Amino acid sequence: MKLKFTKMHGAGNDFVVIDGVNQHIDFTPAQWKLLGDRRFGVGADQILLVEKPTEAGCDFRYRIFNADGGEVEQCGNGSRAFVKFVSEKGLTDQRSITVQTKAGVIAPRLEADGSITVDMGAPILEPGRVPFDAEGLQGEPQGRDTLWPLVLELGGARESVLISAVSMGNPHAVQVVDDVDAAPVELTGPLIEHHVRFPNRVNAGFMQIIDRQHVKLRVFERGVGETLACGTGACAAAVAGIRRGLLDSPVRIDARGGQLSISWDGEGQPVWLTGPAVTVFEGEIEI
Ligand SMILES: N[C@@H](CCC[C@H](N)C(=O)O)C(=O)O
Repeated sequence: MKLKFTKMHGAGNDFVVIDGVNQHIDFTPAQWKLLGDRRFGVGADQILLVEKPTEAGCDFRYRIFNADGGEVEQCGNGSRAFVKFVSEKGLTDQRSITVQTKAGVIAPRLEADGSITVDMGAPILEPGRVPFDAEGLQGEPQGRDTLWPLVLELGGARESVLISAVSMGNPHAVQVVDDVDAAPVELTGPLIEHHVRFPNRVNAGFMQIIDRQHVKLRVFERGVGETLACGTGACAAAVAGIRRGLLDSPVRIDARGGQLSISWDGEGQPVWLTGPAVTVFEGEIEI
């Protein structure tokens, strides 16, 4: 079939976005992977599918596929691209929409200045629900209840890193580093992603604290590798920092591809994500 798509990005986290309301889409993991392939396909960190909702009270259903072809629960930067897409394509005239995801309902809103704010829902902080293998943890949680030692095998040597396990519907392991530009993201990112403690794998965040309301962040994303920005990673980092008493809301997050802003009023409260969404081009591919 000839598939129409839109290429978009949010702070450099890039997406192929597909209208599944007006086209019938039922791809295999290999086809999703091909769309994400930068050499043989279109190329993207995630492929986003817009569908009619199956849940009452929602305007749309939002499905997310990583570049490796696997379907995942949530994508924060993608949710901003999503609301811009449905507005530009005339699929809705509402500026605020409710969106069904694998991880629950989120509520993105298109602001008058073109920026987009998303209610990403409340973070999940209990390790057993992250998903995180709480049974197999080595040692006790240190400090606040989300901080855990994680032992990595590095070329025969063992290194312990302290991570905060935070779920934004999808799993994140966030660590604080002194210098994010020098952090071994490419080396330890894959080890953390595939660590035995994370049965569903995990997104690995590396956060440098600049001051109490400003951090620099890099994320090695599950199913992708390092991306230029990760929206749920930014939410998880801000939540982890606030919980550890290192940060105050709102937090400015500098990612390599752009700036995001996160607000969170504490346990049980939703996390608010604000940032850009950009349409790059329209295309068509035989698939
Ligand atoms: N880039 C995303 C996160 C996409 C999903 C993630 N790689 C996962 O596997 O959970 C974002 O902006 O949140």
